Amino acid sequence: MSTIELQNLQKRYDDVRAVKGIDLTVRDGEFLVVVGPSGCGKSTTLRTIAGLESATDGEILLGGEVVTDRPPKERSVAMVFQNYALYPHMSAAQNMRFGMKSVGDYSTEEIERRVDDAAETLDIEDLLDRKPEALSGGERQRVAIGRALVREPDVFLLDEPLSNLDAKLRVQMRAELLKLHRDLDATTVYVTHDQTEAMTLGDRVAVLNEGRLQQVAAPQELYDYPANRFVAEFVGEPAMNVFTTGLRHHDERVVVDHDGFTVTLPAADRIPATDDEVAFGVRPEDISLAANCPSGSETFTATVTVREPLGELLLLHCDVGGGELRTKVEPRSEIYPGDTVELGFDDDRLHLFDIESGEALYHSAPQPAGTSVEPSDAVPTQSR
Ligand SMILES: Nc1ncnc2c1ncn2[C@@H]1O[C@H](COP(=O)(O)OP(=O)(O)OP(=O)(O)O)[C@@H](O)[C@H]1O
Repeated sequence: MSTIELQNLQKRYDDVRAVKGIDLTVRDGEFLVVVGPSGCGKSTTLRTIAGLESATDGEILLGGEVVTDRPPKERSVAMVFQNYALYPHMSAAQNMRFGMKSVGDYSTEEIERRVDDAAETLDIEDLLDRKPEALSGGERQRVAIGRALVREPDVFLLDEPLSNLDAKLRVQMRAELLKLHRDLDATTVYVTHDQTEAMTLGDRVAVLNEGRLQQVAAPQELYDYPANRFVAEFVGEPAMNVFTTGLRHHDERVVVDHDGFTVTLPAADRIPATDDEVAFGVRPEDISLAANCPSGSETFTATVTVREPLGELLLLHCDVGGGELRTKVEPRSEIYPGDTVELGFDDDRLHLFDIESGEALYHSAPQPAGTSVEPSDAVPTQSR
């Protein structure tokens, strides 16, 4: 069993509160991605799990055992760093062997067996005699992963391991990391600031902001049912459109009222009583040209300001009632800046957030049972 449990984990550097109380359980064999903007505390959290930083408060449990005060070599974890941290004067094989020597006494045969196994798994057998300077970025990354693999740890911790690779290699290495995880089945925590990487790699994704956990959920759930406005705008490319709008209650109906559009929300009975002002959110792909909307839909007019052909789709930036709206349309649409377009929202994919706290108030798609955030995994609203 190699679960990781963080209980009210806190880390302070002098007057900087880098991690402000994280409660999180990573399940045995799970690939959990921690994602968030620069400086939100991702690396600090990871380094604290590894024992490279001491926790200011809270507990860390590995496999059910409290390890908070144990040194790194007494925790069965291996870490892969963003800059690979390979020793330049050592060959790839020596670097990998060194990974084992630092954690205990192993026979030469055992060390060689593990280095050979890891080299085969990572397809770097031919590179073992080379020094890091004679390896490409991708090859160095494999050696760094190999150095972690040879330790056969219960837990892998990876800190932005792909960020120094070019875009194409990143996509390739992403797939390889997934295969590796499938083969090893080791509990893995992977830190990145790249939300695409988070969505493609994670069994679950933990979104961190300003040292606090915002939501932990499977990638699609995070995308469809963001717990708050921060998650809604952080996950998804381009970001969700969010407008400050009025909310009018008419008999049984609830209507979002903006200078540029009005929209009647479905399932009005699920909308909590709230202030008259809310943040209304809709993703770019959930806005269509009126011609493609079901007949009878509410539509509105917008003026195109920027046209971005992205190959598989055309991204339009539009002005609507003084606000900016982004929408994805058919790639070959003959629509240009200055044109006016008639648009409509997909009723099933609308979101409301509290204007003050940012907390999600309503998603027009009903949330399937059993998919909500585990209470122990996220910060309670009132303490955020
Ligand atoms: N050794 C340190 N001494 C003082 N402050 C630190 C130290 N390490 C990190 N911090 C601060 O703690 C906060 C969290 O840093 P951390 O490196 O964990 O963020 P991050 O989310 O990993 O960011 P990035 O994506 O830029 O690497 C930041 O404000 C950072 O400046």
